[in-house]
Amino acid sequence: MNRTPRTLERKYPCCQMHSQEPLSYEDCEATAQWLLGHIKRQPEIAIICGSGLGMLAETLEGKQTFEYGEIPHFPTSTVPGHAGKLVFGDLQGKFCVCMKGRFHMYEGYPLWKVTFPIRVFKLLGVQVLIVTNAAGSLANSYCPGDLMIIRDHINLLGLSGQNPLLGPNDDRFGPRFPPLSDAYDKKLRKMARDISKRLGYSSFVHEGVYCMVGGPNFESVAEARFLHKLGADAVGMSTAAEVVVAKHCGLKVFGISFITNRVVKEYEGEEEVSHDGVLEIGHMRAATLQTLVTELVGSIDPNNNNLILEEKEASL
Ligand SMILES: O=P(O)(O)O[C@@H]1C[C@H](O)[C@@H](CO)O1
Ligand code: HPA
Repeated sequence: MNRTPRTLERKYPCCQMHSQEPLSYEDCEATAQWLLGHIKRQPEIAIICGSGLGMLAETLEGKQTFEYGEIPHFPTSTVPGHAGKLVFGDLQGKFCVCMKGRFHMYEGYPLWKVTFPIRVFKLLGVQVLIVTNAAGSLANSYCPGDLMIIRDHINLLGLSGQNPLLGPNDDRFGPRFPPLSDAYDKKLRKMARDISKRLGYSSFVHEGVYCMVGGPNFESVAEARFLHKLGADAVGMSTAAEVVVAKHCGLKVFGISFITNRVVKEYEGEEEVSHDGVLEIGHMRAATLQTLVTELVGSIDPNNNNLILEEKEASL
């Protein structure tokens, strides 16, 4: 049979799980160098577009798009709603890189592979990472279509020993024991709250705790009640692992969840969650998330330690 290993990997991403060692600093550098050889300048801000939220990448000006399959060492997306493209371009005058689709552990990828792009972004020169996701609400006051600025996360996988930083630590990326108590940047959260107020979004923009689970099944009622009692306001199958790696390598992080469904917490209810439902709500209300993220990017000065563009400071 005439199949290259790359084709096999693409067809069966789970083959990579046990057959490969984590990618090294040099592998990340090779990917970054390949990309730098194809793009016009270094990006300052990276944006990960969650399920059904990839349209944001289409709003970049002067776009340059790469299929994940053509980028050295990049995994490929296998989930509907995740196009599998890396898009570079200008948003509000900032040169950005958008992941139109991310990787999840339930696709069969080990967490070091799920988070590989984050380290590449760091080596490309990115300073700020914006992560978005689709999530189910546990908080009773959240409704489908609402947004949740992520104040903090519960990395359920990390707590149980599935961490992207497992294995030997390469100090060139970051320290062995990175602190996570300030994972989601305070200033960026305040900027997003102020922008929400200005846009008239306050009634549906919350701030809360995101819990990452492994998926791919949606939660049982007992699991949903357990996560809510733990202090989670929303639950999803991504993000926390990416944020761990981003903080490890010194990126500033802003995270926001798009609430696509209520997680079923009652045995008597008729509701059932589905990925199609998640995508449908994503398409219906994604414009609000796009507007908020776009305004936030416009207000960020990635090269100022304070992060806020001086001319915008007064209007916030
Ligand atoms: O990539 P995200 O976290 O937005 O995707 C969410 C979680 C699952 O992958 C999927 C469930 O519908 O959406
Ligand atoms: N649970 C887990 N992940 C999700 C959900 C959910 O209810 N909705 C979107 N992603």
